[in-house]
Amino acid sequence: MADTFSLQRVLETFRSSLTENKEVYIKYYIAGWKELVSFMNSLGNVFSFISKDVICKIQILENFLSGENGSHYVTIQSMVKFELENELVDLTKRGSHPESGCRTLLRLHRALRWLELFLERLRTSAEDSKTSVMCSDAYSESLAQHHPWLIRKAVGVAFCALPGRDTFFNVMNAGDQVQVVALLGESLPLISEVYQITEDLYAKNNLLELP
Ligand SMILES: CCCCCCCC/C=C\CCCCCCCC(=O)N[C@@H](COP(=O)(O)O)[C@H](O)/C=C/CCCCCCCCCCCCC
Repeated sequence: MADTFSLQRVLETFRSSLTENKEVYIKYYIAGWKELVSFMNSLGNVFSFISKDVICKIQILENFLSGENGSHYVTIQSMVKFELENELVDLTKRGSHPESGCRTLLRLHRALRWLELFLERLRTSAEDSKTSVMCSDAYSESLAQHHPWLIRKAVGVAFCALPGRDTFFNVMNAGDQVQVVALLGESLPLISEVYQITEDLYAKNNLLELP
C-alpha cells in the first residue's frame, strides 16, 4: 500500500478486481479496501476504530488467500462455492466458523454500498455541502441498518470530525475539483458493478444475513 492516497488507484484496483466473466478477484477487492483505509487514516485518530475493524477483516481474507486452501479464495465466487460445499459457514448463528470468508466479506460488501452512496453524493454535491451530512445520510441508508445502537452513536461522533468538502477533494490527489468529479464519475459504475455482482451472488445463495 502506498503512503499517499490516490483515487486513481482505487479506480484501478476495483477495475482489476473484475474477471472477464464478471467474477470478482478477492486480491484486488482487498487492495481497494487497503487504499480506502489509507484515506481514512489520513483523516485522524478519531477514525481508527473503523480502520482497525476493516484491517482485521482484510487480514482474515488475506490469511485465507495465502493459506492451504488459497486456490479456492481467488474469486468471491470460488470462495462461496468452496465454503458452502465444505460447510465452512455459520449460516444462522455463530458457531464453529465465526470468521468464515463469506461472513467477513459480507461486512465489507455492506460497507461498499455505503461508499457507493457517499461517493455519488460527493460527486453531485454543491460547493457548500457538508461531508458529515453526506456521510451520515449514506450511512443511514446502508450500514447503519446492520449496526447496533452503540456503534451507530460512535460512528455519528466520528462523522462530526470529518474535514470539509474541499479537503476531501484535495486528499483524493486527482487534480482540481472538475477532474475529481470526472474520476468519481468513472469510478462509481465500477464500484456499483462489483457491489451488484456480489449482492446477486450472496442473494442467490441466501448469504445476505450471515451472523
Ligand atoms: C474515494 C475516497 C473517498 C472516501 C473514502 C472513504 C474511506 C472509507 C474507508 C472505510 C470505510 C469504512 C468501512 C467500514 C467497514 C465496517 C464493517 C462493519 O460493518 N463492521 C461491523 C460488524 O462487524 P462484525 O462485528 O460483525 O465482525 C463492526 O461492528 C464495526 C465496527 C466499526 C464501525 C464501522 C462504521 C462504518 C462507518 C462507515 C463510514 C466511515 C467514514 C469514513 C470517512 C471517510
